[in-house]
Amino acid sequence: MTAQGFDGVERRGLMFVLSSPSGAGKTTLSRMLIERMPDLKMSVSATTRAKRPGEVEGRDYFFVDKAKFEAMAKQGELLEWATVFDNRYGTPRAPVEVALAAGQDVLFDIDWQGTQQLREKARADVVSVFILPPSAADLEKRLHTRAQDSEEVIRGRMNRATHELSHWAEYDYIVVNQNVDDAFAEVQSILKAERLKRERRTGLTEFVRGLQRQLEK
Ligand SMILES: Nc1nc2c(ncn2[C@@H]2O[C@H](COP(=O)(O)OP(=O)(O)O)[C@@H](O)[C@H]2O)c(=O)[nH]1
Ligand SMILES: Nc1ncnc2c1ncn2[C@@H]1O[C@H](COP(=O)(O)OP(=O)(O)O)[C@@H](O)[C@H]1O
Repeated sequence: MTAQGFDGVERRGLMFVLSSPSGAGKTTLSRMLIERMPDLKMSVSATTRAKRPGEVEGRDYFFVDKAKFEAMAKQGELLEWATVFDNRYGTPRAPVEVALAAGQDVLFDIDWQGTQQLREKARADVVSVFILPPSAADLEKRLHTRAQDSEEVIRGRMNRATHELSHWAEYDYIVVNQNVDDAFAEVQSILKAERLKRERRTGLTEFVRGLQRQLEK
């Protein structure tokens, strides 16, 4: 699980988690991160929920039926899973392990239940960010402007927002997504700083030894 840092010092890969009430902007911020940050790979979840217009199999989710999901869970193919809005969501284990082993960081758009499970498995390698909407009115407006869910589904998501919100204090960082470019800059700063954490930088001892050898010459 080592990556070559931009400055040549090896480090361990990390698991970068974004959670929020539905509609607060985590899909938008995730896409921006994947486009603009090198060595970051999106974890594509499996879900039993219906595909939304514009969603792509294998890019946004792996859309599976309930039986397939149960089989994946039973065979240990999922790193974590949870039930959200009556649907099942889970993280396929293999791609995460492959990415980390290849020295990449992995980005997760998962809920608080999944975040808890990842934390239990690998606390030191999990960095979690909770995204807050600026107001309830903004949240509702965003769910409507996304225009991909029925009125009934939107009501369900708004009702669930209170519950989802109650888990904010379990996260390492909190970002209010008012202006999307500002929120992106904040999330990007968190990732950049976490990549520099001493504990992750497994190559530091060797790097500093090299410096010392040069100084002794
Ligand atoms: N635990 C867990 N939660 C997931 C996973 N994939 C998606 N979710 C969460 O399920 C919730 C619903 O996702 P979705 O139906 O795409 O709606 P969204 O909230 O509008 O993006 C969100 O809170 C996601 O973060 C997963 O693999 N595991
Ligand atoms: N800062 C923002 N200001 C206004 N609209 C936003 C902002 N961030 C995201 N959106 C819009 O809000 C809707 C919901 O965002 P999305 O990223 O799908 O949220 P989530 O993945 O958390 O459910 C989308 O239509 C998105 O374009």
